[in-house]
Amino acid sequence: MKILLTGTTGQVGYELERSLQPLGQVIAADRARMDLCKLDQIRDVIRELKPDLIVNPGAYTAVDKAESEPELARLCNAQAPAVMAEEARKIGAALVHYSTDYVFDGTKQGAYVETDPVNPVNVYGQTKLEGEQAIAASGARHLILRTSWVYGMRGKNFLLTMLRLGKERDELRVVDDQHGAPTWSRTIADTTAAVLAQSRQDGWWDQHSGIYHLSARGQTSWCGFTRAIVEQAGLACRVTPIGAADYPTPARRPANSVMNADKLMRLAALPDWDAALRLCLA
Ligand SMILES: NC(=O)C1=CN([C@@H]2O[C@H](COP(=O)(O)OP(=O)(O)OC[C@H]3O[C@@H](n4cnc5c(N)ncnc54)[C@H](OP(=O)(O)O)[C@@H]3O)[C@@H](O)[C@H]2O)C=CC1
Ligand SMILES: Cc1cn([C@H]2C[C@H](O)[C@@H](COP(=O)(O)OP(=O)(O)O[C@H]3O[C@@H](C)C(=O)[C@@H](O)[C@H]3O)O2)c(=O)[nH]c1=O
Ligand SMILES: [Mg+2]
Repeated sequence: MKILLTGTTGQVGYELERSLQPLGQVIAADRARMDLCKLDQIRDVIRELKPDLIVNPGAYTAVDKAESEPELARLCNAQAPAVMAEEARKIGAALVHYSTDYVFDGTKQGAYVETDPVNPVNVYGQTKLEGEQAIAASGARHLILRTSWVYGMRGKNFLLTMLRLGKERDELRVVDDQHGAPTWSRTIADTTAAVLAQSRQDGWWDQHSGIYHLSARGQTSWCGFTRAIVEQAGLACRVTPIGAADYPTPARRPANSVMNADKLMRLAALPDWDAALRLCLA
C-alpha cells in the first residue's frame, strides 16, 4: 500500500511517519513538496504518486493567529482537504483527515458525540469544520478523526509551554473554566494505525467511512492539565485557577469540548489522559 502523508514536521505527522510504516510505503510530503496553500500542487502530487491512502495531519493550527489570517487558515484547513478528497475519489484512494473539538461551541452539558450539532466559536474551528464538510460531501472513502488538546515532547504545545513556564516562574495562572481531554500525539498516531490495519478487509470503508472522536478518556480543564504536568514533572511552582475572562485571547474557546469516543473505541482502545501523560513524560 502506498501512503501519502502530510504534516510530518508537526506533532501528529511526526508520530504517524513511524506508526504507519508497518502498513506500507510511507511517502512524506512536506511543505516544500506539497504546500497546502497551493491547490494545484496538491492535485499534481496526488496525480503523480497515485497513493492508495492519503493521511492528512497537516493543518493551520495557530488558533489565535487564525482570527487575523482567516483566508490562509481556510486554504490549509478547508480548501486543501477538499482538493485531497476530490482527487482521492477520482483515483479510488481513501483519505484519513484530522479535525478538532473546536468545531463545537461548548454549550452542551456532557460529552459530545459525533452527531451533535457543530457551531464553531473561532476561525480555526470554522475552517476545520469546512474541511470536514467538504470531505464528507466528496464521495471519497474517508475517516475524519476529531481529536483534542494535542501534546507531545516535540513541536508547539501546551505541555512544553507549561514545562518551560513552570521552571521560570513560581506561579502559573491557568484557565479553569474550559474543559476537554488532553491527547498525546503518539496515541493519535498509534490508534490511527490500529484502525487502518483493519481497513484491508473487503467492504471495510463502505461500512466505516465517517467521523470519529479520537481523544483520550476522561476530562480536565487547562488548569487541571497544568496541575498534572507540574506534579508528574516534579516542578515546584504553584498553579492558580483563573477564569477565561481573566486570560483574554484573540480567539474564543469552547467552555466544554469533551468528546465521547465510544464509536472509535469499538475499533481500537484509548488510554486515560493522565495515564498517557505519565507515559509521555517517562
Ligand atoms: N494541536 C492540537 O492541539 C490539535 C490539533 N488537531 C488537528 O490535528 C492535526 C494535527 O495537528 P498537529 O500535529 O498538532 O499540528 P502541528 O501544528 O504540530 O503541525 C502542523 C503541520 O502542518 C504543516 N503545515 C502547515 N501549513 C502548511 C502548508 N501551508 N503547507 C504544508 N504543510 C503545512 C506544518 O508544516 P510546517 O512545519 O512546514 O509548518 C506541520 O507539519 C491537525 O489537523 C489539527 O487541526 C485537532 C485537535 C487539537
Ligand atoms: C499559556 C497559558 C494559556 N492559558 C490558557 C489559554 C487557553 O484558554 C488555554 C489553552 O491555550 P493554548 O493556546 O495552548 O491552546 P489552544 O491553542 O486553544 O489549543 C487548541 O489547539 C487547537 C489546534 C485545537 O484543535 C484544540 O483542540 C486545542 O488543542 O490555556 C492560561 O490560562 N495560562 C497560560 O499561562
Ligand atoms: Mg495554541
